[in-house]
Amino acid sequence: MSSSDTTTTVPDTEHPARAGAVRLDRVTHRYGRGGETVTAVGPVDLTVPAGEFLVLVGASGCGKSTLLRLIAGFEQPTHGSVQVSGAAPRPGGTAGVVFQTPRLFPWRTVRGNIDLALRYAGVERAQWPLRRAELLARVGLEGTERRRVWEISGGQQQRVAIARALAAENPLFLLDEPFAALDALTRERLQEDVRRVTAQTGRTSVFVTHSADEAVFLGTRIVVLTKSPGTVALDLPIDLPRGDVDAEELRESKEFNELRVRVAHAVKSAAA
Ligand SMILES: Nc1ncnc2c1ncn2[C@@H]1O[C@H](COP(=O)(O)OP(=O)(O)OP(=O)(O)O)[C@@H](O)[C@H]1O
Repeated sequence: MSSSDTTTTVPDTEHPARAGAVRLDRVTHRYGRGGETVTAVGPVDLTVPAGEFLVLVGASGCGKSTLLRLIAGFEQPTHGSVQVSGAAPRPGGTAGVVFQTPRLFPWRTVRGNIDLALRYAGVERAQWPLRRAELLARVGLEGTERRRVWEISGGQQQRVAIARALAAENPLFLLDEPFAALDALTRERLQEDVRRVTAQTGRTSVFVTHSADEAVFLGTRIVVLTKSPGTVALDLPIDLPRGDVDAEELRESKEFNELRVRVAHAVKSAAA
């Protein structure tokens, strides 16, 4: 993030990241050619306004990762169109992406991994120390710059991956089950970090998970997909309090738990 980023939540319409709107028109994706094809997802129509935190939930194999890959520009739709900020997405250029495993360079330090991302993002070298410090502070990793990747925990590695994905100033943040491999407590802490960071930066986010609990905690909107090939089974706005909220209180609230049960039921019946 640049030093001009604020640490307060601002309305979407006033934030420079508003360019991150996503639009899927009748999108279908099929893998393979000839007789050996798999229709992975679709048809899906979806509009994600700038600043929204959309969570995609659904049974294993319903096409969640495929949808995310289409939005990132890693795959081209077989039918229909995908637009990010009004144009076709460019792989590596449109969105910061966080995967299930951190995919860091293991022989580099934390600092080396972040600096590489800043270099790819085209940030001038003179700005790296400040930008690096800002990024690491955002994910609670101050003081770890000189540590090697193998010397930090799995949760810390995923924090580095999040900081790296935020290094480029693109307005879209895509996360594909980023906490699935972490223990419950680390997972909750990282959910809190992501909730805070996205509120602070105003980026549009699309997050894939199997967990109704995670979806309700993070999303401003949840889309549940049917079983494969996934189509939209439920499109649910979430209006739980955001900003400076007590995470424990939120997780224990009646509203949170009603939504969690509702989403869990929807996922189950959409998979049937
Ligand atoms: N590269 C590929 N080549 C062929 N088929 C694929 C490929 N990637 C995914 N598929 C198939 O497409 C379908 C959707 O897969 P996808 O990974 O998008 O689902 P998912 O909902 O993310 O699953 P999970 O929750 O298990 O990660 C599945 O049937 C899968 O086997």
